Amino acid sequence: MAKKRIYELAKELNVPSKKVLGIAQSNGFDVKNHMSSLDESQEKKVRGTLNNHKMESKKTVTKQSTHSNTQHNKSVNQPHAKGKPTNTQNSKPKPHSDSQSKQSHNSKNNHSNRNQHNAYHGPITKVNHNRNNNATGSHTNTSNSTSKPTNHTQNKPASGNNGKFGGSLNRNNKKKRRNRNNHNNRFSNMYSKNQRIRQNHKKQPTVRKNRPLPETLVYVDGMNAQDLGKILHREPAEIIKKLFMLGMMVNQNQSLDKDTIEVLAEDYGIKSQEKQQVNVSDIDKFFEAEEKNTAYQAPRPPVVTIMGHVDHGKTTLLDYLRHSHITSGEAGGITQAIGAYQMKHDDKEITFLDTPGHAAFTEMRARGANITDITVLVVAADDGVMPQTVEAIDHAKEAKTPIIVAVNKIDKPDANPNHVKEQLMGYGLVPEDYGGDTIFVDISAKDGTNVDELLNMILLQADVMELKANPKQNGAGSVVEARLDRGKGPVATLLVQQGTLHRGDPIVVGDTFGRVRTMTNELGQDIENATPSTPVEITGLNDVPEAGDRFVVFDDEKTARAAGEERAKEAKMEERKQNNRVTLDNLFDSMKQEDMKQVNVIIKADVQGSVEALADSLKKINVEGVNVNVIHASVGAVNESDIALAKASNAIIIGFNVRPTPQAKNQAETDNVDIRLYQVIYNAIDDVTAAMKGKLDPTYEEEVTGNVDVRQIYKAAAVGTIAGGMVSDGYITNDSKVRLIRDSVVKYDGEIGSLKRFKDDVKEVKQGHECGLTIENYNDIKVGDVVEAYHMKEVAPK
Ligand SMILES: Nc1nc2c(ncn2[C@@H]2O[C@H](COP(=O)(O)OP(=O)(O)OP(=O)(O)O)[C@@H](O)[C@H]2O)c(=O)[nH]1
Repeated sequence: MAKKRIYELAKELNVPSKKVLGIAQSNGFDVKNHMSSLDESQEKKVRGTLNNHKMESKKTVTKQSTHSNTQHNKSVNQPHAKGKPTNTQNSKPKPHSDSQSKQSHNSKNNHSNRNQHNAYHGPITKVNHNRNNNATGSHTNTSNSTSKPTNHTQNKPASGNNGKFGGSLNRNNKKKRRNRNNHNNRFSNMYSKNQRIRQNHKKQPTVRKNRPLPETLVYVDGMNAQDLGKILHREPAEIIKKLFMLGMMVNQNQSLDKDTIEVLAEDYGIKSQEKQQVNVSDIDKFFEAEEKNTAYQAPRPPVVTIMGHVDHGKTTLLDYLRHSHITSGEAGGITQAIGAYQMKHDDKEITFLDTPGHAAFTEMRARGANITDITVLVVAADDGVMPQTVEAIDHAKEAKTPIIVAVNKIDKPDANPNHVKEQLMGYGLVPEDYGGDTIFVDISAKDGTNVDELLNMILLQADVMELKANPKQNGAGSVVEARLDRGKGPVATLLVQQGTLHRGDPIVVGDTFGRVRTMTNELGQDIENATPSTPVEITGLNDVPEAGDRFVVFDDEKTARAAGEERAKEAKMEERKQNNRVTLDNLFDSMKQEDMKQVNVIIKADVQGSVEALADSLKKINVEGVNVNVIHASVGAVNESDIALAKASNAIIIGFNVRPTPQAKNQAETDNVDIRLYQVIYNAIDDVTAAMKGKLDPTYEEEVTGNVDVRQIYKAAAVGTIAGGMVSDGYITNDSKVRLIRDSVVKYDGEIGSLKRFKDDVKEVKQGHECGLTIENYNDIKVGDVVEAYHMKEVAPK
């Protein structure tokens, strides 16, 4: 029989996935989340345990049903009695929660998710019963972890942690706080944890003895007898005794090594398996898991980015849309610029990203956030295709997003939309009426002419793409922009891409974490839930994330914090590590290691002729089956956008008769992007070819080692001018290259002739010591000059 996923079994058994997960974990199976699989025997075991649960809870339910139902219905009306969204589709409301489901039907759509969480009240009720019934199996311990915060636990006595991240409180304090935080999920969460701790405590002695051993002991190296006792359902004393009989004297808190644990398992007659620790910080994995969870798919609005050349009308178009098509139809339009907004057309929503430029678009992509579904390319009909138009096309193509062309400013007398079409055909954007498949719409962003038609086309394209996501799972998505607000702290605009984000959710965003404290839309309205493709602005993070960072909702704040902190640590380590971007210096090794088939190159040159000549020649290079892929080639200086594209595509930039802008230079240094500048085309081709063959000559960098202040001059007929001076910093050697500097101006650049201390030739003179020196073939040295010593150092390939 095939393996079954946790959520599939849960669905089949009509219980929450978390319950099944809890039981599986308490049995020692190596399962991580609802996507994990169970084999046949594991499934059988889970089913068995679940049946036992049912039998037991039935007994208790009959005893106490009246009491619990009253409590339960009360909790439903608590505004913050919400649980996590994970797999709510799998959890059906229990029979007793009739009032809940009614309420859920009656409430507005955007509350439906919250009401679904009430489905968890089933297991929670059971928890309460179990508390009063110590005979219940200890696995309720884990299954209770499914019980999400609910306020109906408020009337229960408290003990244990004080909420957010642990620590203890005395009973009175807790009571006070409980009253204050009536609606505080966090508190309720802690509360159910307390319950678990207490239950565990009470139940242990009776339960463990009666429970069978797991089939396999799934352990972590370094566990102690107590930990193993929990997994094996045996008293630690029994384990200690067993180990003693095996010749090992240990106490119950002592860490045991792998061998000891395996011997112990063998002695119990069961298998053993070391548990692979889940790296909670790898949020990409969580993101992918949420992305791949296709258990339930609902259509989602398209996410659109508008790109184009400066002044071609991007802002005018966005402004027009903002004022004419805002979602709520409220007067006043968008009140806050949050970097993204949703609008409605024909009762369908479209999300627009307010990206500040191509570089930002690609920068986000470089960070792993491919959030744009459709690119609208704005081209002014009176200006035609311009450099940034081409840049936008290349960026969109690299991101593999379909392009819709909006030919703008058709109201202008000199508008020539047909010319734009013809020009764009040269870039592979062929209009439908010319036999291609690119949608072109002639618009006037200023007057609003044909803007509705453009929106129709966007929706049409979205229909073709069948954009879908699962709103019934933990929220996951990307950061559109983020900033630090003086009053609110870190504020981030998030685009939900999967699941539903709720106010109160514990969340990891990039390398930071927190809890969604407030959530507002582009109209500044507070919202409770955000479904896929919805942009929202949130507060509650402990630091400011970066645009393009991913976010994932975790089931509990503790794990979110752990993941966030781990990621922050990893990010720092990463920063320190050499960036492994492809450069001409490491090209050969990269080709070998990464099994590269193509070397990505961006070409910038002073004139179109050079661009083409260089591109053609580079494309012809073929070294051992690897060739050059020119991803962007245009006229002009190397700009930030080129760096972003190079970073995103791991490309090398080749500049011919052009320089990088200062910003681009800085950015390239930060991002470790290799820019090579040439004045002769053949040199560029030779270098790339040599690099691909691993035969690029090493490059050298100058390193200044020290300075000598000249204080006296001696003239000697045989050797010329001798400068006497003091090494003011660093050192000078008898094979240094030297520069003579007078009034900050380099007078001469050459080599040292001789270096002496007193009368003796020396190899090196250090800072604070006097020396005498001559400069080869140069005698014009004066008192007050500075001799700068340097040497050429071979630069390690990047
Ligand atoms: N006649 C006419 N003018 C337009 C139209 N769209 C934009 N403009 C004008 O063109 C100029 C530039 O428009 P913007 O919307 O600022 O262009 P942009 O692409 O956002 O420019 P940047 O933000 O600088 O990249 C403004 O003066 C607009 O009023 C149009 O459809 N018709």
